[in-house]
Amino acid sequence: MTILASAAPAAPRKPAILIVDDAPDNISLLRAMLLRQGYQTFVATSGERALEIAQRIQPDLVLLDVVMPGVDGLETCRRLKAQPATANIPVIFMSARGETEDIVAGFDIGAADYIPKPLRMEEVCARVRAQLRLSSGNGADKEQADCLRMIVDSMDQGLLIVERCGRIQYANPSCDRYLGYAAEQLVGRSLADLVAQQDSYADGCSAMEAIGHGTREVLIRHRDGGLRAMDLTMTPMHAADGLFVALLHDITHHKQSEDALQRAAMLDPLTKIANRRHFDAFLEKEWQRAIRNAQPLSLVVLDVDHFKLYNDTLGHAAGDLCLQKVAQALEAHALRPTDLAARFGGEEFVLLFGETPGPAAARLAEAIRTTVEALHIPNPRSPTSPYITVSVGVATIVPTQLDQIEQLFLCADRAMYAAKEAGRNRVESAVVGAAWDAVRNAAMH
Ligand SMILES: Nc1nc2c(ncn2[C@@H]2O[C@H](COP(=O)(O)OP(=O)(O)OP(=O)(O)O)[C@@H](O)[C@H]2O)c(=O)[nH]1
Repeated sequence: MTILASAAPAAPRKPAILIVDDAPDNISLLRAMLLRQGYQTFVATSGERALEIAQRIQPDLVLLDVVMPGVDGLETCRRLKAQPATANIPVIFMSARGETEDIVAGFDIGAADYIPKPLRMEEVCARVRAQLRLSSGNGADKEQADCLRMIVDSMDQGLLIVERCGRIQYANPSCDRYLGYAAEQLVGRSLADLVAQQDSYADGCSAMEAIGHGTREVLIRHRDGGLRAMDLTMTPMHAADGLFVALLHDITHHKQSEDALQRAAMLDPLTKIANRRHFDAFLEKEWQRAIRNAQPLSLVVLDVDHFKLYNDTLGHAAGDLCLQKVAQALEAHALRPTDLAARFGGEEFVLLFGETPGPAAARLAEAIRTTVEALHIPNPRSPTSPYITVSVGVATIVPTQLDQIEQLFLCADRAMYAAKEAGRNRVESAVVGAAWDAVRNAAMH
């Protein structure tokens, strides 16, 4: 099969014609005439011989006398058509028997044409030319179809031909990898059954409408029970009304790296706990939820004591390690889905405890403080303790629509600074209502 045209096309091969007749005179006449027309010729004077030659050289056309001793023309034609190697070679019968039933019988066993005897050479020439034109056209169509089939079969993407109602008519071999079913097992199934999370589709037709035209990201239900993220592209086939070409492209790996990137964007690179951006988004959600449910929300602000001294004494790398250990101690206390520990910047950390009243949050803050102290990270020049310690501020609010998140932050910060002022390595708490009033009054006076 020729897929790419070569730079210098070879000269076209002369069509080969096998002449079969038990009368040598007929053969000579036909042969001379066909040679003059530029054809290659082969001859046989019996059906048996014709079958042998046809098998061997596979001519482009057979001119076949009907009435011959031994295997006659009809039987010769039948046998040619029964062999895959010769079945597609066009056969033109030549016969003096011009009865309708003879002609019909000839066509019934696969003849391409029928020329009455005595032969008129110009007519023979015209019929031979017409047959060769026809069969070369068929060959080109078949070659094109084979070529297309080869492309579709070797495609990496899954390709399906689907009816408007979702019924699969054809699936290429790659679909096996994408869906877990061999191509023939997919034929007759509904594409909608293979697309997950489409519960609203009562039947295949509505699913197809929902999938629509163009490219959509879908979850495909693999035969192994797993779900795979894929791009599904549906294109109507212009040449066939009501049919669509569906292309499947696996994007699981792409999704996984996208998810990994998204996760990385939420983490602080040094401590690997949540970063400020993620914390802000989380707090916003919990804030709204606390308003809806009239539940208390507690914010803990934590600052490492005398950390500058630590850095100056032991170096920045040791400082980094220390921050990582403190971060782990914090994260170990953020256990519920409504809790989140984050690095807010520098040596300052925050924790949010959703649905947690002040006293419970203060107990958690105290547990964190003692955990950090118990890490026994030496801070040799600290006037507070020979080890790393933290000062912690806790603020709690039952927020309403009238409150603002900044209030909670201000109060927690103030509580933390109060802890610093009171000697460090301690927890101070505030309930936002009262503490906020104090903040506002101080600002007004
Ligand atoms: N190693 C390290 N140090 C940091 C990092 N971020 C901030 N720092 C240091 O943390 C120190 C914070 O110092 P200060 O804000 O003066 O506070 P402090 O020394 O902890 O004193 P108090 O908070 O009053 O107890 C600074 O020296 C910063 O350079 C970091 O990512 N790694």
